[in-house]
Amino acid sequence: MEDATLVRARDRGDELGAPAVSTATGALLQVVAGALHARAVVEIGTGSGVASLWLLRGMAPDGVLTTIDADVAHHRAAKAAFAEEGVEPQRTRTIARPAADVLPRLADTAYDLVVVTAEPHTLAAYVDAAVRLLRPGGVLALVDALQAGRVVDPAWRDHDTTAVRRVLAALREDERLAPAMVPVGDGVLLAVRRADA
Ligand SMILES: C[S@@+](CC[C@H](N)C(=O)[O-])C[C@H]1O[C@@H](n2cnc3c(N)ncnc32)[C@H](O)[C@@H]1O
Repeated sequence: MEDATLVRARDRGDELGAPAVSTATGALLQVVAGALHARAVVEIGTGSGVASLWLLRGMAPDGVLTTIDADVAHHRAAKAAFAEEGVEPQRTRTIARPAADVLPRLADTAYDLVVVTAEPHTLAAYVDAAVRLLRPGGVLALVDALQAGRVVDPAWRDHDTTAVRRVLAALREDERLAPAMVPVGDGVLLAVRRADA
């Protein structure tokens, strides 16, 4: 169940063509952020800020969310949601650039949680950079990782589905990570960065 602030943010996302994470996915992200007592989180794909709000609600009260989206109009919508929520300005850092440009400029091993909600065909370009940002024990979350079940159905061979399959296979092989697929929403791949990696 979402409150009025989340519902309004979701409506703005629909108007902008930036569909928000499902309510169940948002709740999962809040739990992960809370369990990590996250103080530094990166989100790729701000959209209208629905997942951002869930994350901020779970994070430590002084935690900072760095949220990246290539589209300035989406950032405007998210900022409206943050204002409505009463989020203190120092708790969010919004960056209006493509993720592949921004991630190399962020500090290595400095983040508790990296959440990716951008479109699947863009994933491969920055997943490796995203993993590099995680501290040992930090978590990577790939939202919509099952693509409505297409990823596990071999009949689907389109570009997006194949790209996501390749990314998931690479994450399974990555010795720095311990991954698990959570069947919430359209699938959320969670992967913890091993303490010895
Ligand atoms: C599905 S929407 C995100 C929904 C949002 N997380 C929410 O819950 O409200 C995907 C967003 O990713 C952004 N995006 C797509 N590719 C990107 C990229 N390569 N770098 C940065 N942002 C990107 C789009 O502009 C869009 O706003």
